[in-house]
Amino acid sequence: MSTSLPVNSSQHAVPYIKRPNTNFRPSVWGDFFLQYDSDSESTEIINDVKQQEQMLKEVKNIFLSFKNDIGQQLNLIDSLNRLGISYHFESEIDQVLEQIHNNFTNNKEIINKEGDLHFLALAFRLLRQKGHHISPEIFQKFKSNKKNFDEKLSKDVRGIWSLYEAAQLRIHGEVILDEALDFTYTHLNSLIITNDQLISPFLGTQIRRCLKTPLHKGVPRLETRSYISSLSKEPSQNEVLLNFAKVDFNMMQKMYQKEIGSITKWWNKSDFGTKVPYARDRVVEGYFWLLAFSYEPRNSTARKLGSKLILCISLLDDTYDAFATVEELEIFTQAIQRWDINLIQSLPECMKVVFTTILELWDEYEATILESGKLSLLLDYVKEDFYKLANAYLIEAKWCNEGYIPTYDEYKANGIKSSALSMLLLSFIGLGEFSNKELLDWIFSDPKIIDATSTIARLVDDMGSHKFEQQRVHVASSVECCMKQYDMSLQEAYKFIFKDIEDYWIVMNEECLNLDIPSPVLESILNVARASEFVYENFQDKYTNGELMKDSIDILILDPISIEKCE
Ligand SMILES: CC(C)=CCC/C(C)=C/COP(=O)(O)OP(=O)(O)O
Repeated sequence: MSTSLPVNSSQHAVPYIKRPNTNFRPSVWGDFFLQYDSDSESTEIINDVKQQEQMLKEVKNIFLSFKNDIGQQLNLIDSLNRLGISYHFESEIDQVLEQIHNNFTNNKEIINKEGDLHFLALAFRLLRQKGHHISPEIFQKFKSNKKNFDEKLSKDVRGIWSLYEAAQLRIHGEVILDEALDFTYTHLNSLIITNDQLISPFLGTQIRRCLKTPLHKGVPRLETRSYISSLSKEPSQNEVLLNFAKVDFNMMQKMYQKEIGSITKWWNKSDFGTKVPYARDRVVEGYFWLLAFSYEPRNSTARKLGSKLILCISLLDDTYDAFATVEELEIFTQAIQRWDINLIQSLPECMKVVFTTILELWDEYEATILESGKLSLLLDYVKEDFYKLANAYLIEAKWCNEGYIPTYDEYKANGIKSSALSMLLLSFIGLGEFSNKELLDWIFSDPKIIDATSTIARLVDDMGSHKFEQQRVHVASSVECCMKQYDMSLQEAYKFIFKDIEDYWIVMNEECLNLDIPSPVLESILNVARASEFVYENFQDKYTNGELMKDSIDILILDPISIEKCE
């Protein structure tokens, strides 16, 4: 950005600053969701709740009727998870998995006698997901001559599908699961390529999907929508479960519509389009991130405030990346550190608007915390996180200004902070039901698992937005840093970074097993990486280019699932 003295005739010398042209497209959604902004519950929703309560009882009865059959219990839990209704049965599921884990530890016979591949792989995955220790050596018996997985297993399609999904939860050093992943990927892929008779249309859809995005790495709501649709086409499904899942999904859509309605109203009131014209208008795309963190009704307040926070972060990001000079940013960053808007009197009006928006949002956090009885410590941490974020953005702006390309590791260390995800998680979890001082202190201490999920977000973001961002002046991303440090071509750098991302997934798996943190909290942390993988898949940026996310918003939030007939 260049600064020069004015050529105009005004009395005071106003520096003329040539600012970059951001060229972001307008919002795909505009005011569309405003129609859903309302505080009242419609009679339609009240009737839905009544219908849902009746169905809930019926599903609980299914649970009870499966009490003596571990296989049936495991399949039921898997279905509840995939159908997106397991949050209604948390204590029942925890109890059953606890019992199954005890059974596995005390009675090794189950593994040797009863365990076919699907049964063991499913048990392994569901137990690990809940943090239970279970050794992958249970899969030894599926190897011929103790070396390679038995080729005959390739006929057991359901079994290798389950093993493929289970192996996604592997940790470092679990060689048998690395082998399982290679083996199952190769066989599932060839079944799809050859359109093998062994697979039903339903199984074919599931396998195609998981080869692209394994269940462990998928955004839960997107997985659920897809699973309900393909199960609806199957003749032999459990009608009670499926109908309950459909009613529940449709009810939640109405809640999400209202949530976006209220966020759109807040965004419009501030008139950012006029006052901060260089910034992205991405209300719905921002909301998507929070919906990915957690789709459950109990997190509605955290989702709404988190969405406003993400939109503030987006305004801030565009101010640092695409508007202000380094000199202006130094002043702005200091003002954020001191939390004092009076320090930016000399800066352009739009920067004052951004600062005011942050201060007002912080006030809204304060009011919510007072009302809900949550810890006010969250307010101090959010304030400090804003400074950490602004400082990370400033470092990037300086690198960009100096044309400096840091090492890959130096870049990643700063990129964890500039991803802003630790702050978003802090806000989200801090407003959630598990919030307490210990948990907030832990999140604020940069734990390994949050660093890993933030790094995945940073790396996939860089690959997704790399081409677009390099069209304007932009800090070197992890891609350029990697190319420079290791003297690599673009393709080699992509390969290197993909491998690095895979390694961070394994770190997250390890941490999930080591940490004593409530599993919904760990799920939200994993969901950050899942959302990032989705938003930036195929080297695209669906946040900035909202039209790429439109179909997903339609199926998640707008189009109800038909209850009556096959989809
Ligand atoms: C998930 C979050 C925090 C979303 C908020 C909006 C945002 C900053 C998106 C990333 O944009 P970008 O790709 O331009 O970011 P960067 O400039 O950091 O690469």
